[in-house]
Amino acid sequence: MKKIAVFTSGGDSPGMNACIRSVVRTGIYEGLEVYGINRGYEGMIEGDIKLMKSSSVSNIVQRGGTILKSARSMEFKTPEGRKKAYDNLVTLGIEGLVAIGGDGTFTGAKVFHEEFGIPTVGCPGTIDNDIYGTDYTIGFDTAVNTALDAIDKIRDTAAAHDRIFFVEVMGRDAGFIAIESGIGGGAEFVMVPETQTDLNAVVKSLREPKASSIIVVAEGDELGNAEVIMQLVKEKIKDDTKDFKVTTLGHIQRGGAPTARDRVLGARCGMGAVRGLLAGETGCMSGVINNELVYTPFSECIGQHKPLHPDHLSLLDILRI
Ligand SMILES: Nc1ncnc2c1ncn2[C@@H]1O[C@H](COP(=O)(O)OP(=O)(O)OP(=O)(O)O)[C@@H](O)[C@H]1O
Ligand SMILES: O=P(O)(O)OC[C@H]1O[C@](O)(CO)[C@@H](O)[C@@H]1O
Repeated sequence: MKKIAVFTSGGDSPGMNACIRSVVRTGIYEGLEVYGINRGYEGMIEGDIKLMKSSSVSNIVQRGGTILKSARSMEFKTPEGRKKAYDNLVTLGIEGLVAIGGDGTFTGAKVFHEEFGIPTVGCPGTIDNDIYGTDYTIGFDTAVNTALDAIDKIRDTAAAHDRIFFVEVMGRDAGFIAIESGIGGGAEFVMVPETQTDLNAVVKSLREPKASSIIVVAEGDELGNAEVIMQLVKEKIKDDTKDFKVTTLGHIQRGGAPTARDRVLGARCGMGAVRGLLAGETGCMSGVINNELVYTPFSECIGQHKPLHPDHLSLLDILRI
């Protein structure tokens, strides 16, 4: 193998740049030419691909976002789009791919790999932490700490004005950001898609003689977003003296300088992806479990739901007493 290419796809996440840097420099270290594909599968289809040098990835490790840009590509979901992408890779002589992204990215990579057989290894880049085959995803730690910082600040106003705040955090199908920022921020309640939300329990806790409360809601909660849940609680509680507020944290969770953990995880997974390709690994993701680099087939990464840790769920009940 002489030429490989790297791309980022799906939602950007802090630490993706550290991962790209590691892929490029590991590739060069191992004697490969490394190409960067702009805007994920979209750029692969359009042939927006350039040769990268070591200096191409200088001064990026501390930056959020992704220097290769990202996109959600509808055309790659069609066989015609994927054929165009394959033809562009063949023209450049690219023999291996590193795909940095989330479960959608790996679903696309799996289909592409099955159709054209080009060796592919993934790196888990998403803030949601919802990928099976790695303890943490690249960007999760930064996102949790950003959410936690916001919760701490919101608590100041909640306490000063005796208000009940519903804070919505990201997590399309997963409650990892909600549960860790909720435990860390001392939330009175945390609502996640993985468990059935008990509105009566929420109402009961708010009737207790507690002046202010923080309720963290994962955007993907089965009852709805924070605004919907706030209305449901308000209707049930029927107490005009309570002052309810909703804060949606949104994309601030995806931006900013990555934490040390995300930079190191990104670098490690990137190195693992290149070394994996050279060792014949393909159709799999390079992740870290119990502090060891491991390769997990894409089919398992996307086919299995990573559960919340039972200790974290227990803590939600214990710590709010
Ligand atoms: N079934 C599929 N077939 C082909 N390509 C796919 C498929 N599913 C997803 N993709 C490609 O992968 C891209 C990224 O997927 P998606 O938008 O779901 O983000 P993601 O990788 O899950 O990241 P995040 O978790 O941060 O949102 C899609 O825009 C699409 O181009
Ligand atoms: O930036 P977009 O495309 O609106 O995507 C938002 C989604 O991406 C994520 O940040 C990562 O999957 C989710 O938590 C969120 O629902």
